[in-house]
Amino acid sequence: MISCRAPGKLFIAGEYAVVAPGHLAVLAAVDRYATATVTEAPGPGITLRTDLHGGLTLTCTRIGDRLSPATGDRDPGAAVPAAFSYVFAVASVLDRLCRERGIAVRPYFLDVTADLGDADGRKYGLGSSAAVTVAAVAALGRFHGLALTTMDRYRLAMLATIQVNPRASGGDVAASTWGGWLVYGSPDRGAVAAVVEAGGLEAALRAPWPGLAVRPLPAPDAIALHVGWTGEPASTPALVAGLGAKSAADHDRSVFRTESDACVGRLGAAIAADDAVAASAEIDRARVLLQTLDDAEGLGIMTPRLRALCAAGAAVGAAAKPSGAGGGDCGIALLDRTHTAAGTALTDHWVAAGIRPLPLRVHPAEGGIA
Ligand SMILES: Nc1ncnc2c1ncn2[C@@H]1O[C@H](COP(=O)(O)OP(=O)(O)OP(=O)(O)O)[C@@H](O)[C@H]1O
Ligand SMILES: C[C@@](O)(CCOP(=O)(O)O)CC(=O)O
Repeated sequence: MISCRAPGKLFIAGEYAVVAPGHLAVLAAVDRYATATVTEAPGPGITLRTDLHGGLTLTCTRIGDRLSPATGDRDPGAAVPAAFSYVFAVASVLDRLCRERGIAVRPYFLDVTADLGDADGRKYGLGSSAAVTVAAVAALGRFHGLALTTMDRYRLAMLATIQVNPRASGGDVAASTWGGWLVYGSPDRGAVAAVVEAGGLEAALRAPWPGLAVRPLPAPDAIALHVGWTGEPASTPALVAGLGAKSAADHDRSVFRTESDACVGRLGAAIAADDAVAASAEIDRARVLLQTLDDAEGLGIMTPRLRALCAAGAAVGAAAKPSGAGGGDCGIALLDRTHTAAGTALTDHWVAAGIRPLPLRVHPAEGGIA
């Protein structure tokens, strides 16, 4: 039996800009996890199991050289249920890599669980899809004896992710893979998909990925990171789909991206220097940039709850912003770690505003996989 876990993530800054290849975000991994467990199966085939919706199973079959869900003997090739979209994509990608390497795929059960939402299964926005994907790649990679490097695991998880959501920046995949704090530049997903199409997965593991940058940051001591949940689950693909849907006559998206990259660059430097004051100033700038984008494009990033989360931060001297796509999910606030009274006041303000403080810590950089 092989079991691997991968942490969830928080976007710290750079959301939306990082969707464009080569643009940047800062992320941190958090100590809530997805776990993938592989066991050799006695019978033929591949069986996927998830704890979502009280527990679901999907058996898979091969049609030609493609993996396909088999919902029943008479219905091979059915659509992949949403609960399995990421895990199935991982199984398909690793199936193909084994084929390319001439490795016979032994039958297996792959069980996936995650503690990245609340007890009722509502998402917090802590990147359950990426954590599940990264954990499943690690577990299946070990099961098949593929000797994957950390970068290989990121790339395979990213290739599985873009099968499900081609616009995903993969910042969450990087945070789940490397752990800790990092600056991330997104790869050109179209170029990467073209390399796979032309030369297969092995070629995509070796080729340069234009735009991809992963720069781990030292964990800051002076900065306290607070996380609040709005209680409103949000759909990232739906929010990102709004980007560019409206005419950008009075708003230049390339200016937004340039300013966001500059903010992320300064934030990365402030975190590396353990400078809570400078880091907080960049969080305030990142919030204003997101607000300007939201006003121009009408995405719905800033909900009333997220506004309240940010206002509570301002009231106690903390720099606060939505984390991720917004529209709900969670927000963050940065404080000087020595300002413990402000931290307590922030928690009180959040609770009064209907925001649930989440007691999260940053999962340290250690390759991200335990
Ligand atoms: N426990 C799990 N087992 C299998 N798949 C899971 C599990 N948890 C999440 N997933 C996959 O991730 C999908 C949810 O992805 P979604 O992007 O909505 O959430 P998220 O990654 O937690 O949110 P965000 O991107 O806002 O951080 C599910 O539909 C499923 O495909
Ligand atoms: C809006 C975006 O930049 C961040 C989405 O973050 P989240 O998945 O909502 O936490 C999208 C992306 O990076 O793929």
